[in-house]
Amino acid sequence: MSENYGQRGLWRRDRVWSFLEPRAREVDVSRNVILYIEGVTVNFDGFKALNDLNLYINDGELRCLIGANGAGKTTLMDVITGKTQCNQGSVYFGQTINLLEHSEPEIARLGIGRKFQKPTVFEVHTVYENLELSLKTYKGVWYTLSAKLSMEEMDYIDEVLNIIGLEKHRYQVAGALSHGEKQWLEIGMLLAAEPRLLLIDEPVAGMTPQETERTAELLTSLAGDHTVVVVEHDMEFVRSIARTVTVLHQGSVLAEGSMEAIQNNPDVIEVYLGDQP
Ligand SMILES: Nc1ncnc2c1ncn2[C@@H]1O[C@H](COP(=O)(O)OP(=O)(O)OP(=O)(O)O)[C@@H](O)[C@H]1O
Repeated sequence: MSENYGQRGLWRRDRVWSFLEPRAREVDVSRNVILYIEGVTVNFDGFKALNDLNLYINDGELRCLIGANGAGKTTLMDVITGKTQCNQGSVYFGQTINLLEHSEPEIARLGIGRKFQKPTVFEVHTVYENLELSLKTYKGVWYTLSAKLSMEEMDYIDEVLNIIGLEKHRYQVAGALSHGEKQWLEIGMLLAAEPRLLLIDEPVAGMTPQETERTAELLTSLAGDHTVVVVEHDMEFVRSIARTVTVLHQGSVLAEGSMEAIQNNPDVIEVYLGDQP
């Protein structure tokens, strides 16, 4: 029996066994598109929350999704993450992964992380412990119960702390962080799972102007290595980060393009931007 499977090796607490590792599949982005949403309709008792919606997200881009209340933004996120089933259409992660065949936890494991508007950090744990817990949760239940972090994983948490700008707060309990810091910590917790695609719902709601600015920097810095889709109502914030903006209206894409093109689009002005600052 090799050392790997010998009794002594089996109980090494710093070792993650290949059979316990999450089975992340390679995402085929050879055509530079990471998310294909085609002809998607979601029918709630006769009401179409999504109506033959088509949307393509490029690998590594930062896309902003805007639209009035009820336009279908949350329903779209729910379909992508497997929370809501669609009645028609297809949703592919890269060229080959049919997301409609996967459950919510499987989709998370495939590399799609979602952050809801309200931060859900563990308030009594430190910033470091929150990141440690999310890393372990990602690795699986057995790992959560038994393993210490490897050097590599500790380095990764340090890297995440650096990305989210909370190095100085690593030993602080999360409950003592400001609202903005909690949001950044939660983004860090998503990063622990090394996602390819991040779906982020209203990240700057309730933030101070300084926190909003820092969040813009953070999300911009994540794009490239990750693909980031942000749902946001704060148009000033959207202006500050967006390269491409998609406007949803009544469950379909009304317009898509640069912020400048969107702001000058008469349809968008009529149904959405007219009453925006
Ligand atoms: N489970 C459900 N059952 C029935 N109708 C629903 C359900 N979920 C959403 N809807 C309806 O579908 C439409 C789209 O809702 P959705 O939450 O996706 O919009 P949204 O763009 O995210 O709005 P907001 O900006 O207010 O969050 C709304 O009219 C909503 O009332």
